[in-house]
Amino acid sequence: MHLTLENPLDMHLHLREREMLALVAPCSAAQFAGGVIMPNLVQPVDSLERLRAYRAAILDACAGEPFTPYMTLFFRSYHREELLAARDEIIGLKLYPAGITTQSESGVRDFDRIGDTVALLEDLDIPLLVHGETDGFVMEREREFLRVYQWLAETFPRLRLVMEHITTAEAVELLDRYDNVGATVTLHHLLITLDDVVGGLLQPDLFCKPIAKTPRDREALRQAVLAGHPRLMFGSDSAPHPRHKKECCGCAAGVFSAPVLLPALAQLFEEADCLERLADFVSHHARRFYRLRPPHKQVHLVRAPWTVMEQYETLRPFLAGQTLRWRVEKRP
Ligand SMILES: NC(=O)N[C@@H](CC(=O)O)C(=O)O
Ligand SMILES: [Zn+2]
Ligand SMILES: [Zn+2]
Repeated sequence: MHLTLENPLDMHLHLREREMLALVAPCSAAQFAGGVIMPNLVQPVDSLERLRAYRAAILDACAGEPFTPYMTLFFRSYHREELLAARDEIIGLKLYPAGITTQSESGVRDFDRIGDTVALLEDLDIPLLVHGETDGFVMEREREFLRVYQWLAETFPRLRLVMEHITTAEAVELLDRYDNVGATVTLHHLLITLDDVVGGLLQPDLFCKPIAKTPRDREALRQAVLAGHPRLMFGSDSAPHPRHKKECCGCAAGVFSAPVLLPALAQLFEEADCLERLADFVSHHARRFYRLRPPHKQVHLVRAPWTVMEQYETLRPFLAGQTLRWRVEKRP
């Protein structure tokens, strides 16, 4: 059995730089027509100059495989002229609360001071993508942040706002209260709960921000995604860290899921008996919300068992060693 996806998109992706970029970009380019590229490099991507250089490096790393990098600028205070100049080259601005996740130290410290820049985004119709967590208790960070999303959605009703990598039932509920709000959901948050991370032997590969939540939260995410909620978009948040940064004291946050995304998603949708909705989740919803017209690209899956590699160079992928029912078919 075969499955052909037209223009699958990964709406939240970390590709890093240099050797790591060269290593991971082909995994995404083999499965997706494009992806939203996160700007949290060691030196954040917060200028048009840096963004152009990064974009060129990404295209280079894809080595001829067609892949559209939808670039984001790291949120800071911007002038109208800067945003006007960048508008045609970005898909949005990415906001991180300071220090809340990997390489976010130069993020926002005072949310009372972001209004001017957000008003410009609304006016210029540039989407705002947000890592929505407070610095509260780790299991409550996303729920606590929902009041910020609410404030943004109500104060800037024409702003297109994306809640990145949502993990809670309450975030799913919030989505239904505002037409201008969308959200990305990762593969791993559809598959695991906190139990998988810390319930047995500690699994550093599964440690990420936001941390995986309860079975009830996972169920709410699954139900909304599998029912085809039109403003839920697939965003892997594939976030590679070398094994020596994962398997050590002070494990870095991030799940490297890029090699397994479409096979594992196909399996999940098939098990829920709604394989026909996969294309909506991995492409149509994002195309509609962001008004994208990616260059045409088909990705083919075949229903044949495939065992995920234990190791991918310096990385250990999500679902390492597990056998999946689908694999990506390479066609010349
Ligand atoms: N998700 C993560 O745990 N880590 C991401 C950052 C992020 O998306 O928050 C990373 O860049 O490593
Ligand atoms: Zn994040
Ligand atoms: Zn991320």
